[in-house]
Amino acid sequence: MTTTMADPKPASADTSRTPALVVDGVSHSFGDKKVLDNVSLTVEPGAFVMLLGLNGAGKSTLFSLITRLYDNVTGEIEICGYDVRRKPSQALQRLGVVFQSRTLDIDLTLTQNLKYHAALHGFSNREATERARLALELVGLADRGNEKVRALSGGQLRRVEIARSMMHRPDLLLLDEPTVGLDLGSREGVIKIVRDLVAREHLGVLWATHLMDEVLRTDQVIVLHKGVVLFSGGVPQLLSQTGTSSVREAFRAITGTKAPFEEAA
Ligand SMILES: Nc1ncnc2c1ncn2[C@@H]1O[C@H](COP(=O)(O)OP(=O)(O)OP(=O)(O)O)[C@@H](O)[C@H]1O
Repeated sequence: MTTTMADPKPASADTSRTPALVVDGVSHSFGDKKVLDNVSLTVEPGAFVMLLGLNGAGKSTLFSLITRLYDNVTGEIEICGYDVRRKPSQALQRLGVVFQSRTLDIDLTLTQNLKYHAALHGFSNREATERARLALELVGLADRGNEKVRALSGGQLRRVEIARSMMHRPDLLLLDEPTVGLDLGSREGVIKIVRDLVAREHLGVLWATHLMDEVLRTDQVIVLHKGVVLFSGGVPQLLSQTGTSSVREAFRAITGTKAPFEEAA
């Protein structure tokens, strides 16, 4: 499959060199509870970055700040060089998101769900139809467009959500625990689709998870623990720095946690 979305991206900074995402010195509190403390990270174009953290580490809060669900009052967040606070529409135009909770309308078809989303982005009906077709092709569901979403498996639902997040050709994709609750085969299918997109579309991806076995040796890793970034770098560096032989052991060493991690559902 050699699908490339038909329409050019909106005029932007030189996205081949500008980082897809820069988070710089971001903190966030709920009341007097600080849940993110001076968080900094970068996602380069074409990089698959694993944001590793246990439940409650602050991953979803960070995503809420990047997507502008919450206002970041401390620090800077830039998407493709656009500050999300000062240039929100330019920044968010380049962002695709797959949220932790399921957000498709199960009584609509796959295509209807995607076209509804495209309409929100201001695409004409004709353009929305074409983008929906291409997006479903990207995730291997080109022949299922006329089926109702309720007929899909959990893994297929996630793939439709990924297709939807790709419809406007973002440069940065955020996925918040996208494989939680999926069986092992579905998990592998979903992560492979996103890895293929990274390679083919040169997307920057920030993939939040607490499932350590999703990390490949070539990934960039950020360990977020209790709102603090404890490590940022490549897997070989993570292993050598901790003197361990697996990401799971390294995570335990860095965070001082002993609890076993959830594996495939
Ligand atoms: N709206 C809120 N009000 C108060 N506290 C919150 C709110 N949202 C999150 N928190 C707290 O902030 C901390 C970080 O939560 P967050 O959901 O960002 O973590 P997470 O790493 O995404 O974990 P999970 O996958 O379980 O959601 C937790 O202690 C959580 O209880």
